Amino acid sequence: MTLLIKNARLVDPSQKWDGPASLLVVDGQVAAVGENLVDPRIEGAEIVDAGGRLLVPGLVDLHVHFREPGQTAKENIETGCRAAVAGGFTAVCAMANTKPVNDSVAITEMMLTRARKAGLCRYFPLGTVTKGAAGEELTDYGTLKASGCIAFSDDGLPVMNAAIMRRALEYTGWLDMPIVAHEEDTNLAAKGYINEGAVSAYLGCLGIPAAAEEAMVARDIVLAEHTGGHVHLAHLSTKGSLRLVREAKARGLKVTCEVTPHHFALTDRELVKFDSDFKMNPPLRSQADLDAILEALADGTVDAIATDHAPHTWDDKECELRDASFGIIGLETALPLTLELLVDKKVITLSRAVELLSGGPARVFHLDRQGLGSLKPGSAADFTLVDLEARVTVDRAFVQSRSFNTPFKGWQLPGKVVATWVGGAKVWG
Ligand SMILES: NC(=O)N[C@@H](CC(=O)O)C(=O)O
Ligand SMILES: [Zn+2]
Ligand SMILES: [Zn+2]
Repeated sequence: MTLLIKNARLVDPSQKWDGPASLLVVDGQVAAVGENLVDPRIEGAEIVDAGGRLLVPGLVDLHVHFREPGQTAKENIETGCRAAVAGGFTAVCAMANTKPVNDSVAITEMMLTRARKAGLCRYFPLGTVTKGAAGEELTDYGTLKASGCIAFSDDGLPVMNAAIMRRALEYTGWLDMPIVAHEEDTNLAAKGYINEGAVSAYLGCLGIPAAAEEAMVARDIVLAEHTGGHVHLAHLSTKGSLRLVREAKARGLKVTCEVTPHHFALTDRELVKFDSDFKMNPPLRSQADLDAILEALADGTVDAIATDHAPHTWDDKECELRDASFGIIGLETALPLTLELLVDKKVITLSRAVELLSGGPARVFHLDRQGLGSLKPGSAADFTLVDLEARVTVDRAFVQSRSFNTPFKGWQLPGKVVATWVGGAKVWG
């Protein structure tokens, strides 16, 4: 099968490319890239005219919750993968806090089978760090790796026992795999459900202090240093966390991190409406935290933008703020929010935005070794065509996810995903 995408504006940081290009795909791989491609294999190829629109390496999301098995009223693997490709993502890494959690080969294989059947994006499961995500006994990392897990996380919960985290980082370090840490000291966070600060005091809501995250970030940087393991810090939300990561990276430690679009888009001031679509973990923080996230996105401290796509049903959310589930969907709004709030506002360049959504995350979980996150010849033919002139409206029809728990309802944003290809096959558009 041969496909030629011609007349595109290719932005591929891995080739330092931002300009006109054509892309030739043969048998699911990028065969050639060039401005004026001359190649005998173009003869007889299917031709797609990109009309000058933006072509980028397929987006890679390190952090989604697809709820299968166990909570498929919120999302299942197929609806989650459809939301992914609609949002321009060609690869997703699925958290293990399903019901039951993914701590076994059987569940990993079941997930991979479902994802293969959906036939939409690439799907990479994480296994838990501890059995049952109970924080006590390590899972069998080697066996889970062999069955297809690409990283380990108890996400949703922290690993509170430092001795367990130490062993986990030692063993996964030997396997060259990352531990993804949800950093929240549960004693400090206690029963908090929004950011601790002026807003929580004003509203009379119990707060989660920044220190609940930062104390654990500091601990795990220390443990990564002493074990040689790789800790990937999920959904960082505070100024202090990013300062700790910046220092750790300057010292050459194996520490990587991600931030979410909602943490660079919104602050805890939104909570004055008591709308549970603004409730997530970690919580929306202060303006100073948001500013620090923007700085860290620009200066290279952040490795990836990840969605933490966390679908919940209407029932899970339609109750008192205190009782509502934590989390929001994010796959379809991530790219438009990045374009609007980071690129159009000149916090970062378009090329850096693509890096944060594709090549950066691919490297964190070593998916670059499978040819993801780049459109260099020899890479996987995973790419996304985006109309930067068109705007989208975040309404129910726009969202493919089974859930609609988003704080961005009604927002109009730039960047319509026109089409998405995975392995040279069109899966969206
Ligand atoms: N982020 C959230 O608010 N919720 C996530 C869990 C998590 O990512 O910690 C979920 O599974 O719903
Ligand atoms: Zn988490
Ligand atoms: Zn999560």
